[in-house]
Amino acid sequence: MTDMLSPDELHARLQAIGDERYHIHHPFHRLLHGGKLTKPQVQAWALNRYYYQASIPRKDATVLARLPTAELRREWRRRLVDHDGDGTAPGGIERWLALTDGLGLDRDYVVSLEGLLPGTRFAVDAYVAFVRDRTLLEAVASSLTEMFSPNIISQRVAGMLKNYDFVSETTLAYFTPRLTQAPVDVAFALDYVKRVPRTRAEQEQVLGALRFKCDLLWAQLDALHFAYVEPGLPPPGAFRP
Ligand SMILES: O=C(O)c1cc(C(=O)O)c2c(n1)C(=O)C(=O)c1cc(C(=O)O)[nH]c1-2
Repeated sequence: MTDMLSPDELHARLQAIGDERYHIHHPFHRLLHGGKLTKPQVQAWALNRYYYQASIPRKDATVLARLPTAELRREWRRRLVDHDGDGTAPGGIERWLALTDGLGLDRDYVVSLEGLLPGTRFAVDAYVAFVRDRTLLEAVASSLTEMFSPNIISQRVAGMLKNYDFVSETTLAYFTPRLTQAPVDVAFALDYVKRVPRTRAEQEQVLGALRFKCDLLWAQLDALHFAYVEPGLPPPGAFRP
């Protein structure tokens, strides 16, 4: 195989993958922040994305269990607290439910996952399976979409506040801490994927993991778009506005 990439070259390739494939380019994202969706369509987005939120700590617990040293586990367990809370301060899952509440969705219904799109379920479950079944390097690398999340979050929050009267800074409060938490996550993961690979093939695994992760975020918005925008065919059992 060809030569190893320098850390800067690897970083540039990761950035290029995000520039091309991150879900910031998905038509559904543009409709969402552009104010082009109805309230029921925004409800469908929040309901489905709840499953991503609820599964992130399952994913991180899976990675955590595979990390070989106390130092690495200490670093990774912060992610679990970010999403699950610590019993006193609410975590990301709880804050996401404040959004679904604010959109008028029944909490028990959201948490039951009954109305979930199959496409959401398959994409999210694929993330948890990926970090379980692939190398640890790939598992860590798959979190690197967070390099691009502050950008999409800023765009989404600003657009939604401007364009919808049914959301507020309070209901969108989930996103505020992510703007500072994501760069902390990324600093560690990026350093890890630059430091650990010993071969070009391993570096290619890192790039492949990021592509996979971009694809699973994309697939979630595809499922929403197909079911609730165009052609607008929610599968049997899925949330119906
Ligand atoms: O709002 C978004 O578009 C977005 C994207 C991503 C991402 O890129 O995976 C995450 C989040 N949000 C997020 O809130 C979050 O907690 C998160 C954790 C992770 C991860 O892979 O560990 N990604 C993301």
